[in-house]
Amino acid sequence: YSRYRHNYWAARGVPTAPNLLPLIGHFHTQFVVSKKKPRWLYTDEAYYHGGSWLCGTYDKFKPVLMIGDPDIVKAVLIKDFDHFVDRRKAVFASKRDKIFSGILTVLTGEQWKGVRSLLSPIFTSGKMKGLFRLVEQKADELTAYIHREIKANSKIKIRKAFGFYSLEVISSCAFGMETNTLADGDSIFNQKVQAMSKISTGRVIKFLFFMLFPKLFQALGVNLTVPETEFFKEVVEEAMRKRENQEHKRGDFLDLMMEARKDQNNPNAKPNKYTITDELVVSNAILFILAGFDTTANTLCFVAYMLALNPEEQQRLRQEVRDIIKDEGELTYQGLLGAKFLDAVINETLRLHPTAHFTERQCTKDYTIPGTNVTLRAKDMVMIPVWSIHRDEKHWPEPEKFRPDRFLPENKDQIRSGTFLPFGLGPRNCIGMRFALMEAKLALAKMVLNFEMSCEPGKEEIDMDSSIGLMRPSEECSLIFTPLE
Ligand code: HEM
Repeated sequence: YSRYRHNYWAARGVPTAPNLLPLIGHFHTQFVVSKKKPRWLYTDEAYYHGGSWLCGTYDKFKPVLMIGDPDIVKAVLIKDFDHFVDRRKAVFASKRDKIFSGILTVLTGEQWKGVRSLLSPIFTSGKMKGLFRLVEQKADELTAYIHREIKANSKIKIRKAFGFYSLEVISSCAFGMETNTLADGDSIFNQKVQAMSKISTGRVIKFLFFMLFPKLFQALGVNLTVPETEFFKEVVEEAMRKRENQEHKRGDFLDLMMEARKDQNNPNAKPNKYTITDELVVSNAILFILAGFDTTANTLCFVAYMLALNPEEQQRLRQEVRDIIKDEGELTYQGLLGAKFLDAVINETLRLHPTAHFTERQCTKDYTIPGTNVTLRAKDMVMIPVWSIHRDEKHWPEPEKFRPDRFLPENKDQIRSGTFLPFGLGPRNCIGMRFALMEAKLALAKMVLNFEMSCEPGKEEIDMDSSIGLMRPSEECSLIFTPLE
């Protein structure tokens, strides 16, 4: 039976990825915990096995088509998006998990479209400009935190430092919660977020069972989320109650969502089938923490590491930031946006270390892959191996080298579209991209202005965390921060 079900791709003329196991297919390759051969290397093997074009894999018996060709990637994510609106279906059955059934990442079809169009105006360039000073204040607190820490030891654990910063930024900007994590070195808020995003062995086992026996999980109403979720629910509800009649607006995400909720009662508002309810505001405020905290912190760690490994590029960046300040008197939103080398450094890091090393879509109506006679059925999955595409020599000469210049405006026309997707692509790409970039750029600008970052001798390779989930450096990863005059 297994052999019959795992013949789906071969019957369509698509090569089947190596490491296929009876019954579970390639499921195990996404749960590998190995420093020698992490998950993205299994994906990479499949990518090249399919000639970096198409390769068939199986999640247990579910067919998952890996797409490596940039034109097909663009067709799926952009041009023929209406066949691929959804991600993998997630059902939250228990009472505690219900809060997650309204989050943008898991919504499907028309409901996703409605909620996305309600939330998108929160992330416009104008709104980001309004949040600039709030984020800058946190970047200054990060600088002060590092100055304090290096008095005792110049070696800074970067995941901790950038994790504190990212948490402060997102909790302040998502719902106005001042956690004082950077000032106090820790906070109750930090502990709850850490608990919420911690990948303990128990949680991995639970998650594995959920993936293997989802129906049984639902029938038993087992919780997937941790009790700390309740804490955030209460925090957001309390903040909403307080703000209901408050005149002064902070301009954070909660304010913006509450404003959008009010606007929908305006008879002149653009009609939307979906209304912003209190539950929707609460669940998406929590989502912004989950989606924005670790991703941005990990990206900052990778950029800092790349700059430490490449001191000339670090100096070039420092000079660019100094020039902006010289011209404009201070760091401004426009100045930061116009910093071309800073942008290039972040992009080149995201190319080498995309924290989301793959992305997925579910086919919602039958679809023939352009230029082939391979037809996907509704419910088949499509997987885009971001990490492998980012390191394919065909698209990126000397792919292992850190060369920010690739992303400078004068060289950008050499980048083939569909080959750079750290935030995904198309209508369902990362909604928080603008915010994440502003946050990362501000922190980096302050770091290079205040410190020289260097590697400890003998630690010239990033020690990666091999647990499941996002791609990130290990918790022990440190850099030496030397204060500049
Ligand atoms: C460097 C930081 C970040 C990276 C690398 C990143 C990356 C991604 C990626 C790859 C996706 C999937 C896109 C796709 O499937 O095409 C995604 C989706 C998403 N991200 Fe981010 N992200 C970052 C920061 C943030 C922040 C700060 C927020 C919120 C404040 C956020 C909110 C979201 C949400 C809500 C989605 C789901 C969008 C939808 O389904 O419509 N992300 N992100």
